[in-house]
Amino acid sequence: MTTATAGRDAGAELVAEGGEWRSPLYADALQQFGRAADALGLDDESRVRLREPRRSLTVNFGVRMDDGIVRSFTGYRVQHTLTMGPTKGGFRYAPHVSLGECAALAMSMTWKCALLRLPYGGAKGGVRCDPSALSVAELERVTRRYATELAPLVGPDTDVPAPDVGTGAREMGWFMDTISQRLGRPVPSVVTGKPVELGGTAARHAATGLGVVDVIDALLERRGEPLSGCRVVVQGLGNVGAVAAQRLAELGALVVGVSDVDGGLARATGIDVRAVLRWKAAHGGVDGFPHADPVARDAVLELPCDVLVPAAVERQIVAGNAERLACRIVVEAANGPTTAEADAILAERGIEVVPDVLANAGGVAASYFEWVMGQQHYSWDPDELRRRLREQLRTATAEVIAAAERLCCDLRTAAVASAVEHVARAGLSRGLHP
Ligand SMILES: NC(=O)C1=CN([C@@H]2O[C@H](COP(=O)(O)OP(=O)(O)OC[C@H]3O[C@@H](n4cnc5c(N)ncnc54)[C@H](OP(=O)(O)O)[C@@H]3O)[C@@H](O)[C@H]2O)C=CC1
Ligand SMILES: O=C(O)CCC(=O)C(=O)O
Repeated sequence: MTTATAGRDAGAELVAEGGEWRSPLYADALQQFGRAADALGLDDESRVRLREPRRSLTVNFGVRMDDGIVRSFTGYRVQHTLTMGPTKGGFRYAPHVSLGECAALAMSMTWKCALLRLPYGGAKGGVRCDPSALSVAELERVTRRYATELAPLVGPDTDVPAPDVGTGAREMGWFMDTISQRLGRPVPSVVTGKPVELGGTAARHAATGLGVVDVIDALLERRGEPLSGCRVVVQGLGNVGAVAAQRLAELGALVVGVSDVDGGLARATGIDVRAVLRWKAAHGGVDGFPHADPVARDAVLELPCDVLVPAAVERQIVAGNAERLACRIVVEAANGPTTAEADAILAERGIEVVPDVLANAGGVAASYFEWVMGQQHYSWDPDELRRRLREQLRTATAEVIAAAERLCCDLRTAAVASAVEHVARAGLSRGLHP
């Protein structure tokens, strides 16, 4: 069954009181938006328009499992704003995926794209499932059914998905193939983050993690602190965390703690990140790695360090542990890792938080280049792309710091405010507001 919900012009109260988007992550997203809107003195009409996603799609579909039994899956796609161009954002496979989670993350994608001045609105999607419990053949069937259900919404000029938690180039290849089969012609630009042979760019896979490091580097440089010797903890060793941890170590930072779903590791003199990743690849997790101390998974967040990089999933830094964090700076490589309550505690404690919409924007920036290359049937040199990405993130970091000084606010409010201002202006330019 497929149900679609068209966007409304009003309805803010409905959302605030818990409309169909209700979820803790969406409540956090609304609070962040509210603070940014207040800092800007944003008009009421823009507030109403921007606090609700424009479109959402919920799909339930059956997939035959390897044992012959048909299992039902639920998937979502939410598009936050259609003002500036196609919508853009990843789709994830995880047990906690919900409409409210996708709505929050779609809003966050709008701010991320606007901050980097990419010509997109935000979107996010996903299928509620545990990908580690599915065979490759089952994952392929799930992806193809999900793509078929989303076919009316997606396209190079309408909505362009990409990888997120639990998905990668392989899933993008299946998704692109399914849409191409439906249309009877290849449509590579319907997704980004796809395999290089299908028009993907080698730069995309590492772009989010490398971008996180570019942002850390730019921030420390402005504070007059070297990255070399800086003590870092990285939570999550997936696409984003593994790349970021490796790059930080290459640049001379001491990675003093890491974790994955199975557990955590600590070593005050620095962990050999490459060796941990080799161990994880061979044993399925970091547990048992012999050259660091085992620590409880969530205790990794509380290890003494200069920079804490949550790169796993949302809502990891919460009211219950924010008091115990022993870092100076949190750099949100993951989307939504800090709850609104925890944010307030960290601010009170003088711990600086570099928000997700800036810290992990390298991924969508690389996706933009891939999309442009696809539209133009032209390929740029990966080194040139990497240079441009680095420059883009350094510029965005400087802009957010400047906005925080101008608006006398924290970096998150400054980043979202800068983005909201851009999106609200775009709406005005189209005559959408009085
Ligand atoms: N992929 C991308 O390009 C982008 C991703 N992001 C965001 O970055 C974050 C990570 O995404 P990505 O790396 O792609 O996802 P992956 O699925 O590749 O990796 C997630 C990692 O987090 C680990 N993990 C999950 N839960 C916990 C936990 N409670 N404690 C410690 N580790 C945990 C997983 O462990 P294990 O390895 O054991 O499964 C895995 O290593 C997400 O918030 C995503 O939305 C943002 C921008 C772009
Ligand atoms: O690469 C993209 O298009 C989006 C990546 C994403 O989902 C994110 O930045 O959270």
